[in-house]
Amino acid sequence: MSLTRTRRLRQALAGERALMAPGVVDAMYARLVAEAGFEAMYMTGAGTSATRLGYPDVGLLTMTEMVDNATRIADASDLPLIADADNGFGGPLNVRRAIQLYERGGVAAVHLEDQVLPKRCGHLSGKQLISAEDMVAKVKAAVDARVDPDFVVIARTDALALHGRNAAFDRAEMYREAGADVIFIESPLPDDLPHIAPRFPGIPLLYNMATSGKTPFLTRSEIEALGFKLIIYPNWLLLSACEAARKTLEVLKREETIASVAPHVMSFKQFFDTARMAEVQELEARYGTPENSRTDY
Ligand SMILES: C[C@](O)(C(=O)O)[C@H](CC(=O)O)C(=O)O
Repeated sequence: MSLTRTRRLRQALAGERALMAPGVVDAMYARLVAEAGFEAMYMTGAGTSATRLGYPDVGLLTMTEMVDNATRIADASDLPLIADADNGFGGPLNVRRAIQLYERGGVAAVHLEDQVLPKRCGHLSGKQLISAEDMVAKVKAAVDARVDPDFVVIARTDALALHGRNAAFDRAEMYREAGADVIFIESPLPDDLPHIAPRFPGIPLLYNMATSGKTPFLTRSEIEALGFKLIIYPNWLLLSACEAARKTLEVLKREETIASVAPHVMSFKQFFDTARMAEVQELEARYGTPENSRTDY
């Protein structure tokens, strides 16, 4: 029997190399990441907010909307999914329920942050924090709520940008003591990076390769050398797709035909291949769908 997703994630976090988790916002991106041969993926809250609501990451999505999105993504591949759980959507009891639902939804790990409600993207200004003690209670609630002991609880602190390195590190240490499995120091600048791993021996660290440009665009090997074990790439796929869509729209508006775009987009066949047409065809054959009404392309 193959290992559970949570076990595979645990093993990867204990391995030599840093695990790369491209950010996704829906099931189709999950298919693409799996096809591309990655070993994990990440559900970005910022990207989920943009695609589900058309609004930035300012805490507008509810817990059930986030869980619903994560569940669809988890269903679309067998890869461990690390999901954004924002600030846990309330107090420790809200965290407890959120963890239960994320875990039942097939998610392998979540990150929780110490921001007030409503939160905002960690790379924006205007963030505010809850007390370290209140966050410790949430981390404990998360750890207690999981059923599978391999489910990974990632504690994120947003203190660095607001109160500096010492405050961020002190908070992270408290969250580690509260039982967090992975530490996520949000929004480090280049000068901060060499100080993080020496301060947190023995616990995997997350590197957020965000698109803001504040945290440098290092290679996997460079990030490993700094002591990080998990790299998330939150919005890169979505931004690639949005840019491509914008260009397509410009051409369509100008040329009033799609002809010159057509050769440059994913083919109709590839699109359905990625969406697992083969699986649909197999199922149709197995359940005796008459030949002339089976799906084909
Ligand atoms: C990691 C993050 O929470 C996300 O929602 O993906 C964001 C990423 C981003 O907005 O680029 C963050 O707050 O860093």
